[in-house]
Amino acid sequence: MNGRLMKDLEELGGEIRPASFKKCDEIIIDQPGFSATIALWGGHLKSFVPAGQEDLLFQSSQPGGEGRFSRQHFGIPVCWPWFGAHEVHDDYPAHGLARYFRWEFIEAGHFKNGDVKIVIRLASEDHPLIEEMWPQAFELRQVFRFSRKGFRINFSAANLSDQPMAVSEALHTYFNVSDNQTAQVHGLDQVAYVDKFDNGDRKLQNGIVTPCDTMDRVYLSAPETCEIQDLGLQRRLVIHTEGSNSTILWNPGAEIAKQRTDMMDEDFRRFVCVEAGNALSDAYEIPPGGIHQLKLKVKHKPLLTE
Ligand SMILES: O=P(O)(O)OC[C@H]1O[C@@H](O)[C@H](O)[C@@H](O)[C@@H]1O
Repeated sequence: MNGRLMKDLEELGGEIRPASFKKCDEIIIDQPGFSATIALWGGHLKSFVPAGQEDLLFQSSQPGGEGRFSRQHFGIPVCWPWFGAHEVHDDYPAHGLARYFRWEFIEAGHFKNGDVKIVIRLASEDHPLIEEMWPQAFELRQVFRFSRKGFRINFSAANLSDQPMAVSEALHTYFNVSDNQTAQVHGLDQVAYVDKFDNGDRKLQNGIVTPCDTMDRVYLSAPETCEIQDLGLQRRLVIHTEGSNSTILWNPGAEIAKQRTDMMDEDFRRFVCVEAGNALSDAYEIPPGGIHQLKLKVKHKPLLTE
């Protein structure tokens, strides 16, 4: 990293710290209104803590394994360029490759209104293993925008090849909730979804989603806005997306959580994944030379109950 970038980061109250996760650096921004951590491994926004509040994002204490494709569960993994299992190679990891490589930190600064800006990048040419797994050239960027009200991610994917690029994807947000049994997801009423825990049956959402337990659902042609209401933390997390047609809700529930070696048995009680993406029939193609942007905005607000 060059000296100029380091200086720009310091001016934001930021620093780079070596982290134990994959022995890869993290960018930490510590400001009066919030603190944020970006793990360069996988380009994860790992944590966003507004002043005086709990993290908006879940952190598992299970450290995951040592191999490249092992996972620790926290923050917002980037699932790209395939969502779910790879269609041809069953030895490739589920949910693409972007979360398994080191991203490059390329910019730190401010937006005009004073919000903090951090930019990271991953290009196929950076890692021979990426080129082996995905022969079409690409460049990914994530522009993070932080303020005391919340965060935004502008994820963009450029197809640098001369062929159309078939993509399915998600910003796989692990939201931190006080209890998945009482957490509620609002905003999906009357939206059709594919129930992956029920043989991929198509169903229609009726009302709010609660409890957020043992569910693996892809809501297709989903609205741009939904929200989590957390009675225990007395807060609302308002989620707004652009360039995302699918909203994926996932929580493994007790039985699957117990079977998984990369999760603590009780982890599932403290998160709800509400993912912005394009999956199943919402998958699409980026034309040669084209760019697709997937935007996620999350604001925290108090839950006003009587
Ligand atoms: O790869 P992770 O972070 O463990 O998440 C796995 C889950 O991610 C969800 O997005 C999928 O819909 C589930 O089918 C899958 O099991």
